[in-house]
Amino acid sequence: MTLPVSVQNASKSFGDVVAVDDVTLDLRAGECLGMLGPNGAGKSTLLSLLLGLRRPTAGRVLLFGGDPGDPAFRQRVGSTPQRSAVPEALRAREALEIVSAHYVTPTPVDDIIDEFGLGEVARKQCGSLSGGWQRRLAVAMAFVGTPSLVVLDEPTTGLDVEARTTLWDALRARHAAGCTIIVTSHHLEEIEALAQRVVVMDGGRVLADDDLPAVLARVSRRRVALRADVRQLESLDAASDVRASDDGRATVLTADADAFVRELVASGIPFSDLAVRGATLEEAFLTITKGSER
Ligand SMILES: Nc1ncnc2c1ncn2[C@@H]1O[C@H](COP(=O)(O)OP(=O)(O)OP(=O)(O)O)[C@@H](O)[C@H]1O
Repeated sequence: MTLPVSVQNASKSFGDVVAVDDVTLDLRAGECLGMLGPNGAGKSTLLSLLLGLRRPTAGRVLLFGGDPGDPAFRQRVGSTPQRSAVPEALRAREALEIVSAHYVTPTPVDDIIDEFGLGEVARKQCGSLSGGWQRRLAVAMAFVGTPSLVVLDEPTTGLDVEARTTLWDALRARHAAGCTIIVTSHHLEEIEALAQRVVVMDGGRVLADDDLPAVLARVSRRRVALRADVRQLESLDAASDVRASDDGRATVLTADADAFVRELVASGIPFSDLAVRGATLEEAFLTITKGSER
């Protein structure tokens, strides 16, 4: 069966900057792939290669077995750009209708409005909508053509919790109906909510490509701050990264804060002022990035 996406040793440079560096990646029909990585990791550039917006400097990218720039293949793909670009003077419904006219088998606009919870803004001009509503509309536009592959670059950036949940539900329903999805995000919880497979990128390269539980098992998801001797903390098995903070405390990244605290207490290392919080995405993926450097 033809793969929706096949990236074969693809690279893309902008002058001296290698934005995508020898990436190989196949996406099977019906997968939901989450793509994570810090700013500048190369995610958007890779997506632009898949969408035929840019050509690789080296290697090959195939969309449904053909050239991503070919309109016949692009009919089967929906995408939302990172920055919302909706026509300001049109009403939301009109904007959806215009997009719909470009496709051979569009989903009825009324269905899209229901699916993405756009009823209350359908008659409003796009330019008058808040950033969050514009974002929802832009994501809905990606689905108007009844695509078999959808590429979403940070779909819920700027959305409140309720809007994000509505959007996640809609994406999960499309995925359950057979749509293949690629989604990038800066939020680990977004990838957890949507994806079964996760690719972690940094420096243009793929550092991890595995199913969600396997990738989560490799990342340090909690950050523990405490006053203690940094060298002594480094000897603990549950501490994957230990640093001295500017405020005189030590910061420990760990996959399991409970296990770390148990080990710390059992070790007898003196400590005080301990606080635990979720790691940021960049912190969480330090573990994988450091592993690749080694
Ligand atoms: N048009 C361009 N011209 C020059 N350099 C570029 C261009 N587009 C991207 N880059 C560079 O390529 C690298 C990868 O950028 P890219 O936007 O693909 O990363 P990203 O992972 O999508 O980041 P973010 O999460 O911030 O969107 C960065 O160093 C960026 O500065």
